[in-house]
Amino acid sequence: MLNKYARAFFTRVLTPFAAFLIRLGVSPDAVTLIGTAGSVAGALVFFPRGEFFWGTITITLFIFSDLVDGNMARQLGRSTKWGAFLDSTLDRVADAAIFGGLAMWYAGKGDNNLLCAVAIFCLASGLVVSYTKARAESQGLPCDVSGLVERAERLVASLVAAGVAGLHDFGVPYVEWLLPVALWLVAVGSFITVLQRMLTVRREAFEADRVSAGS
Ligand SMILES: CCCCCCCC/C=C\CCCCCCCC(=O)OC[C@H](COP(=O)(O)O[C@@H]1[C@H](O)[C@H](OP(=O)(O)O)[C@@H](O)[C@H](O)[C@H]1O)OC(=O)CCCCCCC/C=C\CCCCCCCC
Ligand SMILES: Nc1ccn([C@@H]2O[C@H](COP(=O)(O)O)[C@@H](O)[C@H]2O)c(=O)n1
Ligand SMILES: [Mg+2]
Ligand SMILES: [Mg+2]
Repeated sequence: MLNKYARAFFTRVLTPFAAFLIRLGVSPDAVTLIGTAGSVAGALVFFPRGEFFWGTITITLFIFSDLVDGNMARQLGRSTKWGAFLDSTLDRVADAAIFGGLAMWYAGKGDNNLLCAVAIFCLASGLVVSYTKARAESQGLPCDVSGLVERAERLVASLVAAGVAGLHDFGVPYVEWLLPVALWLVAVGSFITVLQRMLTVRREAFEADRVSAGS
């Protein structure tokens, strides 16, 4: 849903910045790589220590590179297959670091095995959500459904919750419960999304097999 409705807005907002980077001679691939490195560093340095506010600020600063790199490629008229592969592959790396960092917190000082498991489930199910589409597309099937919780929803829910929960360190009361709630919602939503995509691809695969058997 966010991908559908928020993307146009962010494209408008980020286009001048993307144009500025192009004028500086920065390439889309460099933006993809630096954005991922910054997101991974923010997640793995701050989240395992329970520093959710600063972790979220750092990740947010870098993760918008995922909207800037494609924007630059389109402005340059150079949207490449390699760029698409690099972008999608490194998305998975950043996502793994974010939920991995949260799992490390709960496995350590956060001391909550159940929430550690939920964070790991978010990590794994998010990867499976993306894999369903990638594998279907590699077989020529469109996987023509977005599903309840795409990457943008997973990130916005988790990062907004982590950022606000992090305000607990600055004395704001009753905000720390937001992160567990968001993780549970992302876990359930991702599970539903996997089912939605699998059922869609199953229908598309049967239809494609039926057509090729008839021809
Ligand atoms: C009091 C202050 C507390 C601190 C608060 C901190 C606030 C900051 C919090 C959050 C900001 C989160 C920003 C997250 C931005 C995410 C942007 C992003 O990366 O979107 C990526 C997404 C998809 O891009 P791609 O096409 O490149 O990726 C594809 C996708 O990954 C597919 O995955 P799948 O969906 O299948 O799982 C793959 O299949 C495919 O391979 C891959 O190519 O881009 C979008 O969806 C575009 C829309 C982005 C919308 C971002 C909205 C951010 C909005 C608001 C944040 C508002 C924060 C307000 C905080 C207020 C707190 C009080
Ligand atoms: N280094 C890159 C990154 C992206 N692309 C192209 O942009 C598309 C993704 O657009 P986003 O707005 O989601 O970033 C991707 O499919 C590529 O076509 C690129 O060429 N090089
Ligand atoms: Mg991108
Ligand atoms: Mg991306």
